[in-house]
Amino acid sequence: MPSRLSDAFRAHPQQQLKHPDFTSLHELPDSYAWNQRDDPSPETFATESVPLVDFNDSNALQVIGHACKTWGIFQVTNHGISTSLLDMVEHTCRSLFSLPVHQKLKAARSPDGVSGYGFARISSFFSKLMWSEGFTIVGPPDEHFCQLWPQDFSYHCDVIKEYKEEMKKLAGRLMWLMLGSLGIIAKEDIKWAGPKADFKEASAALQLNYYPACPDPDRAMGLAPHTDSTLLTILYQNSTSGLQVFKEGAGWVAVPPVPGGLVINVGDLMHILSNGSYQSVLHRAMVNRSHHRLSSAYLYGPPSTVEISPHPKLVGPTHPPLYRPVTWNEYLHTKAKHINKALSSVRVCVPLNGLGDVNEQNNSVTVG
Ligand SMILES: C=C1C[C@]23C[C@H]1CC[C@H]2[C@@]12CCC[C@@](C)(C(=O)O1)[C@H]2[C@@H]3C(=O)O
Ligand SMILES: O=C(O)CCC(=O)C(=O)O
Ligand SMILES: [Fe+2]
Repeated sequence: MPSRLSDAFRAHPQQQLKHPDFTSLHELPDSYAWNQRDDPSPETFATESVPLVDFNDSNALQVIGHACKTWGIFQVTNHGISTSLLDMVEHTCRSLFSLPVHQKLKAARSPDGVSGYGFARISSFFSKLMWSEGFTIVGPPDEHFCQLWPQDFSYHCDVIKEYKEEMKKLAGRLMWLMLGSLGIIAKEDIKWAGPKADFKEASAALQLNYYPACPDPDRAMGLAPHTDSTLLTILYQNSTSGLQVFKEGAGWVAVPPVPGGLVINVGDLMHILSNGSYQSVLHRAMVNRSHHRLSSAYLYGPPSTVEISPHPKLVGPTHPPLYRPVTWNEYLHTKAKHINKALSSVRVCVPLNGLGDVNEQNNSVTVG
């Protein structure tokens, strides 16, 4: 088993598909036309909205706990990440995706690699193509950025490095808030958090997403329904809406951009760690006729060789562990093979209520 996140997909090389120049397309090619009837549920008119948490609010811990249990996602404001840094990241994304196709392809993700330009990893599970471009960054961005911007790559590298550092600190704070709500409060409760309890050894990937304006948005799909394999994900979206989450009983619910806000979602590893108390959330990105959309997802997890299992504080005679221990690398391997079955494949015990995992039921793989 490879020990670094960047080696996670060595055993599952992915054929690299080539994007067209989106700006030259005035009609949706058939290969991009999704049959919406295969969606997990018909679009409903949602009356509920994703919880919004103010970090300065004294209730933040309770609101976060409740949001993780009932939604698996929430938005935060007053999170301490400056607007100017978010603006700089947005500018770097814009500059990257507006480079000519041949230039972006110089930094194409290699078939067995994790970093670089290309389609999202999950695209190989779907028969239709997604109306988006992605750039994945694991480790320092220098090598790829040097290929993209031979002149001013160091500016963009600095932006991304600072962003990753700030995201790491915020993710550590979020970890203690999310775990705190479950009664996991002592430093010793999570050994891999390290002596300063700052999760210094955590691993992460940064996924930059670009969704060009689309001539036929109702039939296109920006990013297909998926859960993140992470502990948690911090998503920044620009002012164009598009993110939707699936909520049992409500259907697909839009997550509208909140000025200065960040979206936090529960990933599969947190689902496991919380022994199913916190649900990893199924989400997707839709596209827009007149506006392009940018997002950046900070995908946060444990050091890649640390085993994550239901926390001992959450298991007992009446609460058996529902999942076996798994490292992030092993989990990514499993997910690369069976996108929607990864969580159930590490399950050891059927929950008392007999319900399956949300992503197992809803993640339709055959489309079009
Ligand atoms: C560390 C990660 C997490 C990855 C794989 C690898 C690098 C890129 C991440 C994403 C980003 C886009 C959605 C996703 C589903 C995808 O296709 O690539 C994510 C996936 C996961 O969360 O499983
Ligand atoms: O663009 C979005 O809103 C969603 C992105 C996402 O889900 C991801 O990168 O994992
Ligand atoms: Fe995601």
